[in-house]
Amino acid sequence: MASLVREQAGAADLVVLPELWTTGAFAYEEFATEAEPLDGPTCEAMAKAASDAGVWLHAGSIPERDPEGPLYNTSLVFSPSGELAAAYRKIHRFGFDKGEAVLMGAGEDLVTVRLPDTTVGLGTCYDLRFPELFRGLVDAGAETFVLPAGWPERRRAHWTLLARARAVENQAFVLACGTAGTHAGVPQAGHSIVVDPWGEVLAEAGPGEEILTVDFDPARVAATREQFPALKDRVLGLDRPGSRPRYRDGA
Ligand SMILES: O=C(O)CCC(=O)C(=O)O
Repeated sequence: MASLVREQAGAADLVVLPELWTTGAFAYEEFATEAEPLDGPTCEAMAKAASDAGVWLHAGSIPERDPEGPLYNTSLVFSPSGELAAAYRKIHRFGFDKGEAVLMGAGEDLVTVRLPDTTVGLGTCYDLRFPELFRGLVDAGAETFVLPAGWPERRRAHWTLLARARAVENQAFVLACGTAGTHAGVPQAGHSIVVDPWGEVLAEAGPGEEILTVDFDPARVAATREQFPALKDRVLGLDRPGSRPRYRDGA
């Protein structure tokens, strides 16, 4: 993975990797054996790859070992000088009564990170189904969402639909990077996708392994929000305690 990142030197400003690529999102038995702290060998290698390539690197997620707590599914962002600029512990754990939902702890913090031209809000895979997370990230200043995933092929229609929905409703870019191949018997969707703040798909990968390259202008977020200021018409914003909904029965 580090050599793939290095190949982007001079070609990309930001490189994005998928979810749990050191194990596969469905290789449950490997979470504990492969988990590492945030100063472990994978983070070290990714920090070095980012600085060697001189790129911002969203290094996807890894199983994180917190010496004082449970495992977490943690997404990592490194600056071009190799600093860990952000770590986001996945809030919505997938699996219902098995897998990640029982093997990992839930993150509690919404995380944004300022890149030179855009503020990035972080989400991971299953998070894509929870619009309130992305609204919260918008309230924290996010203009671009970066979301690594290990999304199963059988629900690929949801992947595309939800990526576009999160882009349209928040007038933000969505950069969603999915794993390809088959992990622990679960065929993966691939189809990494980049959606613009109007909901149009700027680029989409195929089902297999691929490097998807896209040029986008982060200034389009402000322009879209100004030209079609729907976000200003929010009424039930959780950021405005006085405007919480009142629930009542019937007429
Ligand atoms: O929501 C889905 O359909 C897939 C989620 C998932 O695979 C994950 O979060 O690892």
